[in-house]
Amino acid sequence: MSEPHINLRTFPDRTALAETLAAETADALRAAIGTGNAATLAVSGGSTPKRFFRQLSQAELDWESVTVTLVDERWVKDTEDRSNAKLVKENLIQGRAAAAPFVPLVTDAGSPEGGLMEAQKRVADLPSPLTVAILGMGDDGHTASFFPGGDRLKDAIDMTGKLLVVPMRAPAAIEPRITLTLPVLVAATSLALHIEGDGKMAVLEKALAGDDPLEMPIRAVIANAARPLDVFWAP
Ligand SMILES: O=C1O[C@H](COP(=O)(O)O)[C@@H](O)[C@H](O)[C@H]1O
Repeated sequence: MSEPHINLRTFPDRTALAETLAAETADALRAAIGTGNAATLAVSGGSTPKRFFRQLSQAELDWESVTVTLVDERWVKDTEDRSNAKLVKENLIQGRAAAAPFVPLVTDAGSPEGGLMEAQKRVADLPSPLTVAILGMGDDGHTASFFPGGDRLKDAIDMTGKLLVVPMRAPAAIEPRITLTLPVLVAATSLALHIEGDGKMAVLEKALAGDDPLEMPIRAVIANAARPLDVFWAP
């Protein structure tokens, strides 16, 4: 990577970050709806986004016109604590946002490979491109479910690939996963990375210092984003 292809936005604390990210996400969704289009919001799971979700759920906008989905999911039931869908339903699709339709990536199939066709159809039926996609990042440099050592990582980050979703199994992933692919994510009208804490900043700095996306898959997003990737960070 010759130039750091990011736009780093730092905040004094996590509450300030959540307020700004929620306000800007709501503005982007409102703008899409204002042009007469339906809007699609793809969010991450994990431990970071809860505060942002709660803030965004209070936004005044036409939530019935906002389809919410996930950038990636663990192949577990949506009643399990590891489910990203559970996190979204309990923290984002609440209050004003309760009217938003939610499209899960997990199907009734027993595995992501078995559910692939159905998940692919669900994503193909979403208003496209995604209006807003918010990514997270793990300590190993994974984002979405683009895991180092993932069995389908090359497929997931193939910018010439035609798949919209890819199953993923990786040593660090715990469960089998399903993930939106890189072309779908970087096509989003608005794309941001939301990270918190000094540890995640160190991971980002390491990613910016190298260029192998198989080692740190966040590099694939940074390298292929249509514009410098907005990184929202607070200590
Ligand atoms: O497993 C996942 O991890 C990443 C990062 O999560 P965090 O707990 O470190 O915030 C997340 O972005 C992804 O959606 C999730 O499935």
